[in-house]
This record gives sequence, structure tokens and C-alpha cells, in this order.
Amino acid sequence: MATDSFPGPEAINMLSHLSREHELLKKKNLEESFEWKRLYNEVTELKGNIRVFCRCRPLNEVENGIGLKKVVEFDSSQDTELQIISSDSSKKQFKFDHVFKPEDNQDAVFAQAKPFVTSVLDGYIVCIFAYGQTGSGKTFTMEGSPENRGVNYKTLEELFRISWERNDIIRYELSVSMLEVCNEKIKDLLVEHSNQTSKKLEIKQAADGILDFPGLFEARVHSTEELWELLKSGIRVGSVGSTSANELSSRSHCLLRVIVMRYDLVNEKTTKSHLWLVDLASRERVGKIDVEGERLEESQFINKSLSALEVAISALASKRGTPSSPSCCRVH
Ligand SMILES: Nc1ncnc2c1ncn2[C@@H]1O[C@H](COP(=O)(O)OP(=O)(O)OP(=O)(O)O)[C@@H](O)[C@H]1O
Repeated sequence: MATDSFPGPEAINMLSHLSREHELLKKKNLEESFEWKRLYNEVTELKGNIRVFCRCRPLNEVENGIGLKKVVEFDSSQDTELQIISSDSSKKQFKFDHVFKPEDNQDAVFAQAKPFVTSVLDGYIVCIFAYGQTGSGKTFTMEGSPENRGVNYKTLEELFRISWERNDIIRYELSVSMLEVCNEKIKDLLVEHSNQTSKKLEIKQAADGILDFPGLFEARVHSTEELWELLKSGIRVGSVGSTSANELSSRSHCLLRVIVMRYDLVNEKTTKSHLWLVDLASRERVGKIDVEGERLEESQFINKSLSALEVAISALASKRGTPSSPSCCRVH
């Protein structure tokens, strides 16, 4: 009978010593990681819970073809300021947390959004949204294309990467929902993946203060590939129209919600956080853009909802609560 496959008393002693060492090392790593996390979130808060970035896209072929001139000037030594040149050649300066120039690519934009991913995985509620005039590049920035992925894809990829990296100490479960707000109606863009039929959705405030949409489908996702397939199907279902200013104009607010369930193996606590990635419909100067009938009504709804958003953001910025913006809602 072969006995050398059973460890002797010395080997058992050594194994238990190694196991104790491993436990101590794991505890030390955990303590360091929590300290790092605390400092990281302190820095994030100091930088401000609301950040505003401005991205200027390059002029396209049509705009160049008809000889349109650039009306934005950048200071090469400052990446937080730009100047708008008016028709009388006077200049007006605007300041942001960061300004992206026409030559800045999708990676440069994502580099600024990346730190928020860590915040979501640490239990914060984060919302990243693109706001701007029709054709200014909101969908390009958020969605991008398969060759030129935007903030949505890169953020979700990073979310998965960090959650796997932390697997030793924290277990994450990620689910996504995708919805569209068009003419003040909420549509579930992933309903075809559920066993339900499309139904009217409403916004409710849950007991914990977080906004919820009872009945909205939540798809559990395990990888970026799986998630991307889901998003593509949601995008197909979304509404697209056209204005004279942009041929493929988004006529609705498109919202992607990632629900992050976080189980902390150290303190055995479960927390839930949300990441919102939003491509807003564009505010339109109805008098200047050739819209009529149904499109005109849509534009009026869009403008009204964007005005409400402005009120909510101003209230958050001045740290006041408004009836429509729960004070627990934290926007980075
Ligand atoms: N940074 C950029 N670099 C190159 N092309 C860009 C950039 N931003 C936008 N574009 C191009 O400009 C066009 C309009 O962009 P996009 O559709 O993203 O605008 P939008 O703000 O979402 O418009 P709408 O609100 O009408 O839907 C698209 O063809 C897009 O590929």
C-alpha cells in the first residue's frame, strides 16, 4: 500500500502554519484595500459630487463643405476652459471640470469617467449623462460604434474588470435595465427578453428613497459580451426620428441602469447601488429647427423635461433638496 500520498505530522504542522500565514496576509490586504477605498472616496467627494465636462466634436464633411467656421477656441495650457466667439467677434469664456477638444478620442473621454466606476462598486449611486443640442455628439459619446466604443461600453467593461479583480473579498451581481422616455411615456426596451408583454411603467420612490420603475425588466448579466448583445437589442427597439439638423436624431431620453448587488465577504453586508448611463434627447430651439406636427409635440415634451432636469441639478449643486429630487440621490 502506498503511504507516501498521506502527509505526516510535520507536513500537517507546516500546512496549518502556512494557512495561518495566508489568513493574516489576506486580512492585511483587506485592511489596506479598505483604507485605500476610504481615501479614494474622500478625494472623489473633494473633487465634487457633480462634475460637468464639455466635449466639442470636429466639424463634419458637410459643415466643412459649406464653409462653416469654428466658433470655439481652446487655450492649449488649460483643459478646463473654452471661449465662444460671437458674430460680433466678442469672446465669452466658459469653465468646466474638463474640456475635450475635437481631436480628443473616446479613450480620453472615458479616462475622466473611469473613476466613477470604482464609486459604483463601492456602493455609491452614479449617473453619467450626455446633454446637448441635436447633432452635437451625445450618442457618439455614450454609445459610440463597434470600432469606436463610447462611455457606456467602456464603463461596463471596467465594471466587470474591477468586480472580478475584487472577487476574493467582494462578490458582485450585475443586472441591467434599459428604458426610454418618449412623450412622457416610459418604455421598457428589454421587455422582449422577459416573459412579459409591454406594459405602462411608472416611476415610484422606494422605501430607501431610490427611484424605481416597478415591472421594469432586470436582466442578470455575467460578461461584457452578454451585456453588449442585450444593449444592441435595446437600441434597436428605441425611437429614432429626424430633424433638419440631424438625420438620425434620438427623439427620446435613453436610460441604461446597471444594478450592482455587492456582498462584502468581510463584514457580511449586502448593499445595492445603481449606475445610470443616460443619452438625453436634445433640446431644440423649436422656432429655428424645421419640426412640425408630432415632432413639434415631441420637442415640447423634451424641452419641458430638460427644464425639469436643470432645476433638479441646480438644487443638487446648491445642496438643496427639491420635491422631485430625493436628497439621497447622489449624482457624480
Ligand atoms: N467626437 C466626434 N468625432 C467624430 N464624429 C463625431 C463626434 N461626435 C459626433 N460625431 C458624429 O456627428 C454626428 C452626430 O452625432 P450624434 O448622433 O452622436 O449626435 P446627438 O447629439 O446624439 O444628436 P441627437 O440628439 O439629434 O440624437 C454623428 O454622425 C456622429 O458620428
